[in-house]
This record gives sequence, C-alpha cells and structure tokens, in this order.
Amino acid sequence: MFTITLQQQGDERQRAKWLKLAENFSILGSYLQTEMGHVGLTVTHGVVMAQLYTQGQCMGPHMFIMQLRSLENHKPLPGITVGDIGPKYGCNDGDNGFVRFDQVRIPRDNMLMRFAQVAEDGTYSMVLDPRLTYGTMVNMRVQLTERSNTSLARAVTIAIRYSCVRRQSELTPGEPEPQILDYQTQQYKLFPHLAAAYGFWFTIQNLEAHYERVNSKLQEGDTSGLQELHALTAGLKAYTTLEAHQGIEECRLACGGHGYSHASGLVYLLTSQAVTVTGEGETTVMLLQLARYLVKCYAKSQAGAKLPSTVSYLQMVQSAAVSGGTTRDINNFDVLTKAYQHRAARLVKVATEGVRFKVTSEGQSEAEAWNNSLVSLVKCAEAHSQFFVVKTFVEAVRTVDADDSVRAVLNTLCQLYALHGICEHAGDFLQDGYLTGPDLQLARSEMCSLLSKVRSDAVPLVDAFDFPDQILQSVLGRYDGRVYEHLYEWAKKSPLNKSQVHESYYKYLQPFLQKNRAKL
Ligand SMILES: CCCCCCC/C=C/C(=O)SCCNC(=O)CCNC(=O)[C@H](O)C(C)(C)COP(=O)(O)OP(=O)(O)OC[C@H]1O[C@@H](n2cnc3c(N)ncnc32)[C@H](O)[C@@H]1OP(=O)(O)O
Ligand SMILES: Cc1cc2nc3c(=O)[nH]c(=O)nc-3n(C[C@H](O)[C@H](O)[C@H](O)COP(=O)(O)OP(=O)(O)OC[C@H]3O[C@@H](n4cnc5c(N)ncnc54)[C@H](O)[C@@H]3O)c2cc1C
Repeated sequence: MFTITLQQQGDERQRAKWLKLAENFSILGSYLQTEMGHVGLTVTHGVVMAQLYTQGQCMGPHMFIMQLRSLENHKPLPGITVGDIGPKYGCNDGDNGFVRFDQVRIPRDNMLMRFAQVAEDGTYSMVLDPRLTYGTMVNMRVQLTERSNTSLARAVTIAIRYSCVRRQSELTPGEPEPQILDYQTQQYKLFPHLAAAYGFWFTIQNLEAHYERVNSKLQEGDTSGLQELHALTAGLKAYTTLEAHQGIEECRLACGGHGYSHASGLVYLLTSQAVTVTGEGETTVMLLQLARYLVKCYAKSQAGAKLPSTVSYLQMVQSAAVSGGTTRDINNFDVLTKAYQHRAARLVKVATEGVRFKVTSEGQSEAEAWNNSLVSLVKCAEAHSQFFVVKTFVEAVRTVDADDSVRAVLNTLCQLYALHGICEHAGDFLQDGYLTGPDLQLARSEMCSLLSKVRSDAVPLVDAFDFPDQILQSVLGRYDGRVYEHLYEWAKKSPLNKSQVHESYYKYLQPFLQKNRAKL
C-alpha cells in the first residue's frame, strides 16, 4: 500500500470530471492496491488505495486517482516510475506492471470522496461506513466466482467430450476398446466437477440476488447487510475459485497426454484460472475474512442475538448425540443438508472455542491465539462456504421450473455433489460421531452408483452449457467429436513445420552429426 499526503485544493465535482474522461476512453485506468497491478505500458491513470494522512492523523486506506503518464506523449510524470513486470505464469496478455511514487503531489480533488471526504481546511468526515471503500472488491469477487464457474464448465465440457472420443484398453476381453468415459475412475474424476459446475451456477444466482439486495439498500444509506455480504463473497470467492482450479487441472490430467498440449484448451483455462485464486484476495486471506465474521456471529448468538440469514444456523449447534448415531437415508436432501450444516456449525464452534481457550486458559494474547488457531479458522470458513453451496443447490433443484426428467437429472447431480464432499471430507463428519462408519460406507457406495447414473446424461449435460467451438477453443472438446483429424491439422500449423527440414538442421544439427559420423 502507498501513503498519500493531500495537497489542499479542488472541489467535489468528481463524477462529472472523471467519468466523462473514462467513458469515452480519453484516459485508461488501473486499480493499484496490492503489489501487482494493471499499470505497465497502457494506462494513463490509476486508482491507488493508500493511507490517508490529514491534519497529522492517519485515517486509514482510501482511494485516490493518480495520473501516471502524460496525456501528450505517454511518458511517466515526474516522480513516477512505471513499467512491465515481465512474464507471468499465465495472463501474459494482461499488462501487469510496477509503479513507484517519489514525492508526488496530487490535488485534493483526486481523492474519491463518495464515502469519506476531506474539506479544504483538511477536516476529515465520513459518510456511512468506512468499509464501503472496499466495495469494489466485493463486486469483483462476485464476478470472479461467476468467471470461475464458466471456466470449470468449459473444462468439464472438453474432458467429457474427449472421454467419449478416446477409446483405450479392454474392458471386456475380446470386445472393442471402450470409450474411456465408461471407466468408473474416469467418471469419478470428472462427474463431481460436472456436478459442482451445476451447483455453483445455482449458487451464483443466489449470490448475485443477495448482492443486488444489499447494494440497493446501500444506495439508500442502509449498510446493515454489508458485513454479511462481504463474508459470504469472500468465502465463496475463495472456495469456488480454488475448486474450479483444482477441477480444471483434474480435467486436464483426465485427458492424458493430449491434456498437456495447448490444443486441448485446458492449459489456457488452467493458467487463467490460477489468477482468480490469488487475485482480488488470496484464498487463505479471504477465508480468514469469513472466519472472522463467523467467529463474531457465533459469539453474538451465544449472547442471544439474532443472526443474519446466511449464518442463522450457528444458533442451532447440535450435539452429535442428539442427531447422529444411526445409519440413515444418505441420499435424502434433508439428511445431506443437515449433515453439512452440522459440520459447519461444529467447526465454527471448535475454532471459536479454540481461540477463547488460548486466551483465557493459556494466557495468549488475542493476536497470538488467533494466529495459533488459523488452521481451524480456515477449515470452518471452508465448511461454511460448502454448506452454502449444498443448501442452495438443494433448494434450487427442489424449486427449479423444469420437467420431471430434468429435475431427476439435477437431483442426481446434487446428490453426487453432496455425497462426494462427504467422502472427501469424511473426517469432519465422523469426528464427533455425527455420521457413522456405516453412513460413510453407504455414502461411498451411493456415490459410485450415481456415477453410472450420470454417465448416460453426461454429454447432454455439458452440451447444455452451450459453449460454441469458437469459445471453447479446444481441439479435444469439439462438438463434432472429430478430434484426431483436427489434432493433425493443428499440429501442422506449428511454425516449426513450415519447411520439411528446419533451418536449425543446417545451422546446428548437420555439423554436429557430421562431426560425430567423422569420428566413426
Ligand atoms: C482476467 C482474469 C480476471 C482476474 C483479474 C484479477 C486481477 C486482480 C486484481 C486485484 O487483485 S485488485 C487488488 C485486490 N486486493 C485485495 O483483494 C486485497 C485482499 N485483502 C483484503 O481484502 C483485506 O481484507 C483488506 C481489504 C486489505 C483489509 O485488510 P485489513 O487488515 O486492513 O483490515 P481487516 O482488519 O481485515 O478488516 C477491517 C474491517 O473491514 C472489513 N472488510 C474487509 N474487507 C471488506 C470488504 N470488501 N467489504 C466490507 N468490509 C470489509 C472487515 O470485515 C473488518 O470489519 P470488522 O471485523 O472490523 O467489522
Ligand atoms: C495476474 C494478477 C493480476 C493482479 N492485478 C492486480 C491489480 O490490477 N491491482 C492490484 O491492486 N492488485 C493486483 N494483483 C495483486 C493481487 O491482489 C494480490 O497478489 C493478492 O491479493 C494476494 O496478495 P499478495 O500478493 O500480497 O500475497 P501475500 O499476502 O503475500 O500472500 C502470500 C502468502 O501469505 C499468506 N498470508 C498473507 N497474509 C496472511 C494472513 N493475514 N494470515 C495468514 N496467511 C497470510 C497467504 O495465504 C499466502 O499463502 C494481481 C495479482 C495477479 C496474480
């Protein structure tokens, strides 16, 4: 973060001034908060998040428009050093840069003053909640959740289509090689991600509606929903971006050797997904923002306060003895939702009590206790986010406007998503005896039955995402399935194939080979 000292001048007609310039592209902007921003070669201006000092006091982070380059010749302005940061893991079409400010002064007018203002005499005043300054990040986190799901859906489309084209080995001796999608392991790799893509889609509808509700209240000056929204978006951003990233990598691996080629389209998807895991708030940092909120809410509920809707379940932490102990209908949506609710509530309780115990019984400071509880805090935030997805998915398949056959397929996907999560995080559900060993055994075998149920609908389910080939950009995931002809065509386009004998042969290989042969 940067530190800005304001020069006292300017007025408040900011929107009229800046929006006019931005909207007709007279200036190009970047967001400069953390240590890698889009400022390299293109932009003329940046919105800098910096500590505001006025009348000798630090008022915390605020946003300022900084002109970085001359509008005449694009050269950096005095005191500003700006440039490109060099090649990255992905997103190399993005213009990420570095910038350094040395004794740069800006007019007071350049401070974005919607939520907090500095008067000409330096007096600071705050409108509404200072945390509104972070609002852009909330919006971007909703967008990244949406974007991640699109990327995951693209990856499963590619991998499932290719798995119907690719035939390998013998399933039944003497029979033709099966499509690799008929192998249970291939289904186990791909179908939970297909289910997640559908579950996340419904979750995003819910999240966007929640965002719109809070945002319209904010327009009226009501900030009461801000913290719940921030926590929810931070958690879902962290959870879905990472799940999508891991899902895309699994899809890539499931395509064997061709998954390693750029022709698959999966390499691009993977590297561009990686930025969503880190950008706009790194996963652990985001989960800890949510955990902070969950811990506060749990404490409030213990004191008898009513909680907002997405965390109201924390008021009902059950003991396993009340609810667990018998084998149950593990496919039932109520059973599944309650299991996830119990897991999340229990892990929030464990994390909160862990922090408290360290302070009260071990004499640790609040900060030490928090740091020594980070692993369980992250875990409870993950569990909360996954519970939100399961609950939303279940509600959506129960209420979706669809005919019975479509609803049946969605039911199967929802059960698969929830059962797969239980098998993956079995320890969380078993630890306090809420689910039992026999429950888990049943969950695993039901999950495997669901895999073969999804098999017959897998291709229509990915076709329903409706990605045209031009968007999918994948030889493996072509709608017409003509993978091998087009892999050959794709390979032929490599610049190294322009001539039958590459120029490097004459320059390096021929002399090398001739020298060796002469020694024989
Ligand atoms: C082509 C692919 C597309 C991908 C593009 C990717 C491009 C990437 C762009 C970027 O990355 S832009 C930079 C984005 N930067 C971040 O996301 C930083 C992440 N860090 C945070 O968000 C931190 O929380 C913070 C905002 C830096 C604040 O940290 P700090 O330690 O100062 O404050 P805290 O003590 O954690 O929180 C104080 C208070 O504020 C509340 N809060 C925090 N964030 C928000 C928010 N977004 N909305 C509302 N409220 C927020 C937090 O809950 C605390 O509240 P209380 O507990 O005190 O009530
Ligand atoms: C391609 C790309 C584009 C970007 N574009 C922009 C942009 O346009 N504008 C902009 O402002 N920024 C941009 N960023 C920066 C991005 O916002 C940050 O990289 C991101 O928020 C993570 O912060 P960091 O890099 O400081 O990581 P760090 O915070 O240094 O994280 C490194 C490690 O430390 C851990 N860690 C950090 N803090 C804590 C904590 N409190 N508790 C526990 N563990 C912690 C993290 O979990 C992580 O494991 C971009 C990043 C990328 C990759």
